Amino acid sequence: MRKPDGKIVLLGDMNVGKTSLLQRYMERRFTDTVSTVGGAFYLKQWRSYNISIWDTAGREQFHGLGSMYCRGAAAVILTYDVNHTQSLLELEDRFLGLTDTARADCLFAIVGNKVDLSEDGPGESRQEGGGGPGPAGSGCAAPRLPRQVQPEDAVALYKKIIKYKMLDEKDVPAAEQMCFETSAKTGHNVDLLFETLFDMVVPVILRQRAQGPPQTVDIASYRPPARTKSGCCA
Ligand SMILES: Nc1nc2c(ncn2[C@@H]2O[C@H](COP(=O)(O)OP(=O)(O)OP(=O)(O)O)[C@@H](O)[C@H]2O)c(=O)[nH]1
Ligand SMILES: [Mg+2]
Repeated sequence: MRKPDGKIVLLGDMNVGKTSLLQRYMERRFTDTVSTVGGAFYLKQWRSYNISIWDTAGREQFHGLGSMYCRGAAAVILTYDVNHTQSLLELEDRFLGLTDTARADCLFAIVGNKVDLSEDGPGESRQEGGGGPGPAGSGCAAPRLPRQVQPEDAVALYKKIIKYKMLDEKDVPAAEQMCFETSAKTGHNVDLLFETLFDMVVPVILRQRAQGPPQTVDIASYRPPARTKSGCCA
């Protein structure tokens, strides 16, 4: 398998729909999911580049793994549920710190998922909807609810992230470009989210190449140094 050229990581609280978003994009369907254990990735070829997209577990017990998955990431997708305020707050309190291991020029997208459940959410279009067995194909629409998180709340978080990373607003993409509202169920904005990020990640890959090999250990090719007889004690 060719080594990925760049890495994108999905972070966010449990149940916000990270796995569903990735499945919707990669497998073009919405099916029942089980809560993720650890992490898993898909490889996407975009132009001539291989991009790995990592799905992580939102459950507290796997929290420690998050910063490992973010190591060297070119982009992080911070995901929340538009109908659940706490899931947005958790992004700042619990997940942002995990991105310290990402590249210094890492891009951040903020994604409010499950807009299909909001009263003001987009309708299910024929092109976006369906997608095989499971909840999306069942034909029963869940009752819509007043949304709890407004788009401005996501923009405010994006601005806080820029401050946290000590970046200048003029050096990073505008908040309006990086805040998305999606539905993994209907497919609303899912292609737009991933493909916008792929296009933005390509220049990061090119910069990375120009800077030389990454400062990380390639476990596949790593051989521990041979031990000498007296090598075990200092
Ligand atoms: N209505 C609706 N339900 C969704 C959407 N996305 C995900 N779900 C449902 O929300 C639940 C959780 O989705 P997952 O994709 O497993 O969530 P997750 O963020 O991967 O959760 P963890 O793996 O535990 O971190 C599942 O029952 C999904 O079917 C969406 O856009 N709309
Ligand atoms: Mg999951």
